[in-house]
Amino acid sequence: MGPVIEARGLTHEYPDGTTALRDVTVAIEAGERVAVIGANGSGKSTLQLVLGGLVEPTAGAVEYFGETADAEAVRDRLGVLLQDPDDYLFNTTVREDIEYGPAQLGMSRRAATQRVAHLAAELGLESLLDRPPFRLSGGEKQRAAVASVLAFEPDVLLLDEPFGAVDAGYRERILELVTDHEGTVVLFTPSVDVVPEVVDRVLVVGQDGSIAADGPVRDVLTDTALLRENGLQPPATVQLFEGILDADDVPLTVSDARAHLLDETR
Ligand SMILES: Nc1ncnc2c1ncn2[C@@H]1O[C@H](COP(=O)(O)OP(=O)(O)OP(=O)(O)O)[C@@H](O)[C@H]1O
Repeated sequence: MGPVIEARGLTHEYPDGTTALRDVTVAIEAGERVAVIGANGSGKSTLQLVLGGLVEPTAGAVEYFGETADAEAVRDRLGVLLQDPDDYLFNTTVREDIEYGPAQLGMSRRAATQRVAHLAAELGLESLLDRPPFRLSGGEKQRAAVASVLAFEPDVLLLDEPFGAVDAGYRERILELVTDHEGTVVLFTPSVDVVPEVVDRVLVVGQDGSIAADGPVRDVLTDTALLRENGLQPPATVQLFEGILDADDVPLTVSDARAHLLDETR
């Protein structure tokens, strides 16, 4: 199996002259879990829009599934969650929003109903299904938007900051749903907190819109100088153990840090 998304030499300049992406070449392989991290304004959302086929780059090209450069031809295989949940919620009720994708894909009524019920239960949306989406709180809207993207089980998820507005409990649920997704996941986020829990590989977008690093999650997240040069904070556990443990042993998550400390005190 080749890459599900292969981008070559992507440069994007907005009409006002802002260069948001600079010569980005990247291949995302089938089944990979990748995080794209970078400071505010580095170009993550622009990269997501270009990889998702929603914005035409000023230079360079994207190929999908080794088959086509036309994102519309594979629209039903790409689950693109944009930063603003309002972009997904346009039907009369939350239920219709979540059913929209499955209905478009011709999923049977029964399967679609089951899928909506499962996601609503996981994301605490059951009592909100008959509400108009504009009458939801920020976190509720985000949960509904995540449900509507997961509902049609796309091969590739391109998720821009899906945890932003949700509380810690729902962040865990979304993390589990993303982890359970059978396919490729690309997560765009300005915060490295949840990254080691969901991905194997990390791309760093530098402040000039170029790719500043691309490597295994441990290599990138323990390179504190690289992260800081690119306007990012290392994970809290890496900061805590910086200079105390070797990069190979630094815990990347709180649960690993706790296990390490328990070991030490035993
Ligand atoms: N429509 C637009 N017109 C002009 N410039 C834009 C537009 N959208 C984004 N930009 C600029 O392009 C650059 C990259 O923006 P982008 O939204 O891709 O960054 P980001 O990494 O997603 O940021 P954040 O973490 O704040 O979401 C920034 O300098 C931004 O100001």
